[in-house]
Amino acid sequence: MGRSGKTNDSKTREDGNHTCEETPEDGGVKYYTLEEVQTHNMSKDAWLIIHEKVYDITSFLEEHPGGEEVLLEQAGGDGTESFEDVGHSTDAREMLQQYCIGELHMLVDLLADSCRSSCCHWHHVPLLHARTPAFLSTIHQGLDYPNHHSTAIAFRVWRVEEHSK
Ligand code: HEM
Repeated sequence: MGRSGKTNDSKTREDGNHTCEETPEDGGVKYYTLEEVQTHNMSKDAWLIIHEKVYDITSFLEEHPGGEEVLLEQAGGDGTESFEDVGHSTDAREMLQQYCIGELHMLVDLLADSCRSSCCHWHHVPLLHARTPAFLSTIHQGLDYPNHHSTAIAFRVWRVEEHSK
């Protein structure tokens, strides 16, 4: 799985409009389970998930132009929908970065059913751990198949807890 190293080369990783500095000193991204994030749900310790990234917003609660209350309602959970519903500005999206502490731990099932019988070797690796959308896009780009085979490949992504129920 040598291709996975590619996203770790740079200090800042891009994922659509959202960036996340790699905070841990070993240079890797820190992954958190949903269960762990859920324990940070109070005003003195508030984490928030937005687009699979984890933010420690404790110090931001009082500064939030939309008020502390709305953030606390989402603390310990996934605020993606609420965040997007409000239609936050570019400035707000840039502010996110300074509070990013890592990413949500995901399980990824690589589905390659439609080319299983032909050339595709990826079905030998059905389950990958701790992969992120950024990583998915890396392996998707790295697939050496003709386009018609690439499009037959789908990814199924679960949060760890949902998958293990
Ligand atoms: C860390 C995450 C967040 C950041 C950095 C953030 C930042 C901001 C900023 C800078 C504004 C001013 C308007 C703008 O520039 O868009 C704003 C407004 C607002 N935010 Fe957030 N926000 C966050 C999360 C949320 C969440 C999860 C909710 C909803 C549950 C929310 C609800 C609102 C509302 C309702 C306003 C409008 C306030 C008004 O117009 O009076 N925000 N936010």
